[in-house]
Amino acid sequence: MSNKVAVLGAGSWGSILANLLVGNGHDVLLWSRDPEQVEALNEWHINPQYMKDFKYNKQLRATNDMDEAVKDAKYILIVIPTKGLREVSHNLAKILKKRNMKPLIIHATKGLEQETYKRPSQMIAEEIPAENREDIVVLSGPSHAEDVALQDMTAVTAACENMAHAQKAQKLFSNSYFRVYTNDDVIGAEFGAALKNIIAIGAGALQGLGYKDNARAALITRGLAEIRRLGVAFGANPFTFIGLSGVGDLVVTCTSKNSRNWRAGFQLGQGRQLEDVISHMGMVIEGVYTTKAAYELAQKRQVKMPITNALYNVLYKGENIEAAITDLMSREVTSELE
Ligand SMILES: NC(=O)C1=CN([C@@H]2O[C@H](COP(=O)(O)OP(=O)(O)OC[C@H]3O[C@@H](n4cnc5c(N)ncnc54)[C@H](OP(=O)(O)O)[C@@H]3O)[C@@H](O)[C@H]2O)C=CC1
Ligand SMILES: O=C(CO)COP(=O)(O)O
Repeated sequence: MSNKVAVLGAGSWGSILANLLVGNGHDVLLWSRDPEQVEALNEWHINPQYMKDFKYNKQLRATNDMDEAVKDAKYILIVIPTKGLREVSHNLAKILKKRNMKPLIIHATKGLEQETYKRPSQMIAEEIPAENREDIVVLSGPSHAEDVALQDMTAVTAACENMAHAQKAQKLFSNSYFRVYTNDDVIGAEFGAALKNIIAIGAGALQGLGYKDNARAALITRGLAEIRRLGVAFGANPFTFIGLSGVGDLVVTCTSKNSRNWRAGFQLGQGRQLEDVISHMGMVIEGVYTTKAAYELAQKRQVKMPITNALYNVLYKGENIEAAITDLMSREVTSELE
């Protein structure tokens, strides 16, 4: 069955997910704030800024007008970086109220809000009143836009407390190369998604410094341990972290050059300055901001996150990466299961 879907955010991930939904037979309108992107997508089926070499499905239509995008949409997919999510949700709320709409909102944002440490679904819920949304579903998991664009085999999670709503998102996105599982643990899915980006920066940095496979495996495994600790402290199901939005996403971002976070870490490991890395990436590096939010949150909750602490010191206190690694390795030895 064809559904009207509004996709808000035409960056790397939003535009590729919109393209996937068109391929699934849905009536999709992609919203971007950038008129040049809209023109290029509608006229030439390319996105001049993101996924530049990709040719989009000719059926994909884009608009600058959020009201037009959202009109009559049964589903609204938000794919905006954490920094802009509240603003976009706020603007969306006004349209939903004016139009008296109650769509299912799905988001694919991976991060935590600066200062408030809110998860994306909490930010959306605060901006969009319950009477204007059926529910909020989290779409998360190991899914680089570059691979999905090639229709490479991908499996992700649709998380929502209400399983019927998670199943709606599952049906909307699933196809022969994109397999969607459901999970009722929104907290775990969102913590896994946000925190893996921190560890991916660390994995890139290790490679940039010349460390080998053992080091990467140690980082992924101990990174997962601290992601789980923080998530569980906030009520997540520990098993979620051995699923797609946990270990799955951690593996893909810690081992792939497609990961923006890994690439940022790699460049830092090779001696580049953070500001330089950010200004040349041309896409969001969520882990840089999530490192600060997670560090502060862990301090507040007294949760041990040594790798996050080390990366915070490197990114925000200017500590030398080798010195941070030495500090990590010379901590008092402890039990793996602590
Ligand atoms: N790329 C990927 O493979 C994946 C990304 N994600 C997550 O999806 C989210 C988006 O990532 P991604 O698409 O890669 O990011 P990009 O940097 O590629 O694109 C971001 C998009 O969001 C738009 N945007 C940013 N802030 C605002 C705002 N305040 N108002 C309106 N539009 C805004 C940008 O518009 P403009 O161009 O005008 O700045 C751009 O279209 C992130 O949380 C990321 O972690 C999740 C899974 C996979
Ligand atoms: O979340 C992602 C893949 O699952 C994308 O990660 P990056 O933002 O590091 O590219």
